[in-house]
Amino acid sequence: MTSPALAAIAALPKADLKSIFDTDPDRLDKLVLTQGPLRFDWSKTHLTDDVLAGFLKLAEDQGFAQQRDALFSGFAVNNTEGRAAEHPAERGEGNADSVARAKMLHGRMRALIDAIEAGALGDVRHILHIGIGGSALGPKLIVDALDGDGVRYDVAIVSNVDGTALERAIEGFDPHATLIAVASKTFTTTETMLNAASAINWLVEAGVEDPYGKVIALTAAPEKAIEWGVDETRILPFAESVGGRYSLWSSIGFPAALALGWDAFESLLEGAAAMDRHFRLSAPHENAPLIAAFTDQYYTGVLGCQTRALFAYDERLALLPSYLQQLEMESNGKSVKRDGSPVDGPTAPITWGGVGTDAQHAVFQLLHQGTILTPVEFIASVEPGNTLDPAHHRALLVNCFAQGAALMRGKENADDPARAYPGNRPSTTILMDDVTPEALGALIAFYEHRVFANAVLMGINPFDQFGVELGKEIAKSIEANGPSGFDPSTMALIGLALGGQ
Ligand SMILES: O=P(O)(O)OC[C@H]1O[C@](O)(CO)[C@@H](O)[C@@H]1O
Repeated sequence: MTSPALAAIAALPKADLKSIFDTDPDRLDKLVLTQGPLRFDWSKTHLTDDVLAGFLKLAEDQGFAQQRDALFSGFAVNNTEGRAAEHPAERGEGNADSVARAKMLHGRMRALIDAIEAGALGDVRHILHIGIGGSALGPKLIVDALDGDGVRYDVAIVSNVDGTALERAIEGFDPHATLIAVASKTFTTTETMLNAASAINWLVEAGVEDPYGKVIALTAAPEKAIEWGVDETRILPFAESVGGRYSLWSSIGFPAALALGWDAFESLLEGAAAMDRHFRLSAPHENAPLIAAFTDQYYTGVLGCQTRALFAYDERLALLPSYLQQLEMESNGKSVKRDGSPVDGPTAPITWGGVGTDAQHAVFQLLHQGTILTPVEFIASVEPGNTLDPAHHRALLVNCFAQGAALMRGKENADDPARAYPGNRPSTTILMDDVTPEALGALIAFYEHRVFANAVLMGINPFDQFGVELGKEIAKSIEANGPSGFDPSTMALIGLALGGQ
């Protein structure tokens, strides 16, 4: 078990959701919070007054307010790498020097977009964005959610080293009218550099005279991009202190800014900045990211839930679950505290999910009647993303709300247990006014700060990711030295699949 405060919460009586509502008529006033274009409803979770009080005590014990101030002040909150975490500065919320630097770099980004629009790089109709992880998932989510593909430019975002990904992406692209954005914070990631080299070959084979002249580099390592062959005037740097999975606000967001237009990108930043101010200035008991972190700590830390499920009841947010998987699991999937000592209890759950209403026909059986308690999060929008008969959007929202009600209420059936629903299954609902750049920026910033708040409550560093290195090292070793020295299974697999290669 973890800290005394969490142990005290665990010792509280476990109330049933229905009885919580019966005994707490003011529940909606306390657990529904509207912040800008977002409405958060935690009333169908097990946060009672006592549980909330316990977590507010834990936040105080963990120095939440001080650590939050350190984040916004640009202190080295990423203690194992001796770095700040300055994604808030990208949207104007941080220390003055970092904000000024971010504004200058955004100025370069906008100037390059204006130059492209003016024809400086020739005829550009397609954008081929090459990156992986935080250098791809953010731009992909933004372009998809805000419908940036095909309106002004065709956008393809390629991440997998599997050549099929790149081959499919460039199908139908005119190499003479394609701009290649190589997105890599380090400008060394194997998959990205191999895809980028193949994209250059594609241009060369098509007779493009100056292939490197068609390349933009989005990176925190400009010197490496110059070494690779990108002209300095087409490099869009961003700060080393902006983490990969927190970087869509920086030049990594270039394809979104180009495809959607600068005004839309600025609205995205402004929406996130408003959520930054909410997080930085709100008292703990009315602080949306912190309250959400309390629910995460309750289900994972107190009840031992090993996963959390998130369903976007809006096709425009279909990529949100996969974006949040990296943000949450690469940030808090840790086993040691900030000082290197072992954690006291569970840290990040497995984030998974999908899009509604599809998920109702795939995974909701387990969520309603399975043996694994899984806290569910619904995200929906009041405004539809289409102009079809309103019956579509009505059905979408009615189903979203019905699922939350059913999870909570359950259904008794003494005569036929197979048709009984245990109920008392928690859910959170986040309702957006609409899926606009401002609302999407606010939503993503909410999740970033929720991750940070969880890390503070658990005493861990959410900004490093040493766990991704060993696999890469072994892959490089196999590439360089062949299969020798590994376990029999690995050596057999390499031999079978790669033969003598
Ligand atoms: O942007 P880069 O340096 O190519 O890294 C890509 C991704 O690889 C990781 O370093 C490890 O998965 C992520 O944190 C990062 O977003």
